[in-house]
Amino acid sequence: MKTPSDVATRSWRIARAPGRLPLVGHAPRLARRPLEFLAALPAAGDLVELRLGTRPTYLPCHPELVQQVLLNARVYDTGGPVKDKARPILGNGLITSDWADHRRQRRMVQPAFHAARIATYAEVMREECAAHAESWRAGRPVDVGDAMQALTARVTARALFSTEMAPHSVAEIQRSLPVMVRGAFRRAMDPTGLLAKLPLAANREFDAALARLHALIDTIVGDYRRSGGDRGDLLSALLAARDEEDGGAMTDREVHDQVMTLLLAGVETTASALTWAWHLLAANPEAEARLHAEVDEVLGGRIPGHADVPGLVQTQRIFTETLRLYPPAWMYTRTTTEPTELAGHRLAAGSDLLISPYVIHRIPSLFPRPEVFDPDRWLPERAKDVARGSYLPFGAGSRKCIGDVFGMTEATLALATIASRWRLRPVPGTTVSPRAGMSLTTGPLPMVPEPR
Ligand code: HEM
Repeated sequence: MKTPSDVATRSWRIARAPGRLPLVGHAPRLARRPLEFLAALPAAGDLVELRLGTRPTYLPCHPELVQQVLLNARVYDTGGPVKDKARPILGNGLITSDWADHRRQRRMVQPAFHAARIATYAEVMREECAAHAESWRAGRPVDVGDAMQALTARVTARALFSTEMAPHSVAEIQRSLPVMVRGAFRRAMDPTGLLAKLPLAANREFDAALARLHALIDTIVGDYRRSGGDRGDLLSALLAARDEEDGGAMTDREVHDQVMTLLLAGVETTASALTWAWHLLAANPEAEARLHAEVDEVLGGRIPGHADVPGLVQTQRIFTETLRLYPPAWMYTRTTTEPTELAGHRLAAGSDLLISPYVIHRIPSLFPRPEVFDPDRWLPERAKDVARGSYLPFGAGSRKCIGDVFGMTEATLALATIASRWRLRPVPGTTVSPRAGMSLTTGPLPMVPEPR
């Protein structure tokens, strides 16, 4: 990656977003058409100020400024209204914990994602991808979004819990997690906080799904504590973790919150990106043909496993480019813990920042012809020209996605396994436009599997 050389000397462009309304500020525009609204702002400035209600909120539109925010987690901590609403749902896990606690938590959770353990989880991925590819019937349409969501829910649940309860827990997670994710997003986006209190069917469903997930996790954590031992899964690694500073283990509550966090963070993100990948491949026959050529050559009809991942370079470039165009975590937030300066502009303590990979990934000076799906951008000789801090699907700094390798491995195996056997054709008349929810999704995407 290239380091911008003009940083020290550059004079930053500070701008105010157009179209601010009294009292509500830009909140209605952000709620109505978030992607269009935000993606237009880099043309206005390197740091753009908006108001959500009366709160000053900033969108850094230059990779160097994004780096300054993400690499200084003490000053630019998680927080703000979105995280406040997530805490009652997720408890105090990696996503919601503040800076000081996050450091300890991250040290404790990291071993669960070491390379040797990913190799074990990859065995689950391999089985589930193969079973999925097996379950489709030629000519019978599948909703690709639902299929990818089911796949990643099963993979994550089985990687977490390799217990005898696996079939029951996998089914419960498949049932309850989407309801929980939808409800959590609705709440996060409601500036009044009133929506959650209304006697609506959606709220009752959300409360019930959340209660079922909490009960399931409690039961499994209890079982593991009683039986002890390392089953090679994520939960065993969380229970075995010891803090290198004080030797302490996580409490049941802490383990519970991490499990809930991993479910929320790991399932829909990977599923949304995989769904986009199938859509993009169908629309780009050349990239699809190269994918088919690679899987035929590298696998020769075998079902891929962990050892095949490094050789599936074209498959990985396709997924990397998909994450550029449609990053599932299209926006995340930070809040300043003290007064600070960004781009020479004074930010008060308690200022909110929006970090949007979607916005940064579509700036033409960073990615020429940004709308074009071009996996070759990621050929080594071209990737070196991508400016540092401009490719952010997994974030950066101490809060960078802990599941990045897990997600990349899972997606590579899913694409390769399914593409070895099937070509997915769009159902005529289907139109796709990005939906910015908890993840960036395609909406309903029926496609027809054709045998290859
Ligand atoms: C393509 C798939 C994925 C994408 C695009 C993605 C994206 C992200 C991003 C952008 C962040 C940072 C958010 C921030 O800075 O506020 C993040 C954090 C996180 N992700 Fe992922 N993620 C993916 C897959 C996964 C998977 C598979 C897991 C777990 C199995 C996971 C678990 C987490 C956790 C626990 C965090 C919080 C990390 C921390 O704060 O220390 N993610 N993810």
